[in-house]
Amino acid sequence: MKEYKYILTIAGHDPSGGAGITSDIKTFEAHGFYGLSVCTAITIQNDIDFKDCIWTDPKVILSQIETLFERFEISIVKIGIIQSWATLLLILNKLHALNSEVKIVLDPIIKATAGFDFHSQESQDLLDEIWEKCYIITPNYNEIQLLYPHLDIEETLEHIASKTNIYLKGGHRTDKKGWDELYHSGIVMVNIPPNATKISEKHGSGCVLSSSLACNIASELDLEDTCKAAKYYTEQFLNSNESLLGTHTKIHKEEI
Ligand SMILES: Nc1ncnc2c1ncn2[C@@H]1O[C@H](COP(=O)(O)OP(=O)(O)OP(=O)(O)O)[C@@H](O)[C@H]1O
Ligand SMILES: Cc1ncc(CO)c(N)n1
Repeated sequence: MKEYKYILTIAGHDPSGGAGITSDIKTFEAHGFYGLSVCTAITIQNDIDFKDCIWTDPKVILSQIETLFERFEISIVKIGIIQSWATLLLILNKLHALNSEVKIVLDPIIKATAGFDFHSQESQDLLDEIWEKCYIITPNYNEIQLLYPHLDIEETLEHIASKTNIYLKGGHRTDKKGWDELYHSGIVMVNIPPNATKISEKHGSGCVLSSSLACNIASELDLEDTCKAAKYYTEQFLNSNESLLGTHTKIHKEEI
């Protein structure tokens, strides 16, 4: 079995530590991996109020990625907020050029729950190329509807699932809150229901889920078990305390 040590996150900085690179690295370390990070944006936010975002120059992002790959063997990358779909494609192309086997978990953040638009809807032609370069994408219920406004959810899922795996997060669902779904190999749908009856909701839960997923992919479980383990970890984290920011608890490889 391939030995993975490092996981890279390419995402924004949230000073509250609930979301973004700080949260990702805490999650990686709790799963026993060494976290590397490239910061795509400095954000001005706390856990309830997103005020602004200052983007990193894409040249700096690419150059930091190259420099990390010169030194570390990186096979799994999580991607969070990125300025535009065009910049995202540049990053994906760079990652594949540096490691043709790289597995990418993309959290396609379009809107912060606390209110801030990251992407406009203009460059949709790029989307198919983007999905094909990712191993799995992790939109929430709002994001999946924003990706292709002219399609309904089923049509959107079917379209994207023909190109990549989708972990659809259900934290914002009004019908079945906390019910997630995995779409893979075309359109096989797997329900991932909540494990706990009561969940203490927290800012940044989506970042924890996608980072845990990246770690579990490194552990080479099958995709359905990978997703179920990430959902379980996220709920443990959400229920770690009743405050808005959670506590990461170290888990051991045998628990994944
Ligand atoms: N009330 C809840 N009950 C069960 N699971 C939940 C609940 N809220 C969030 N989750 C879980 O947390 C994870 C993140 O889901 P969510 O849809 O909130 O993502 P997100 O919108 O990207 O996160 P954020 O709200 O931090 O931006 C999912 O696995 C989801 O099922
Ligand atoms: C930096 C950052 N990434 C992602 C999100 C979405 O939770 C956020 N609020 N902030």
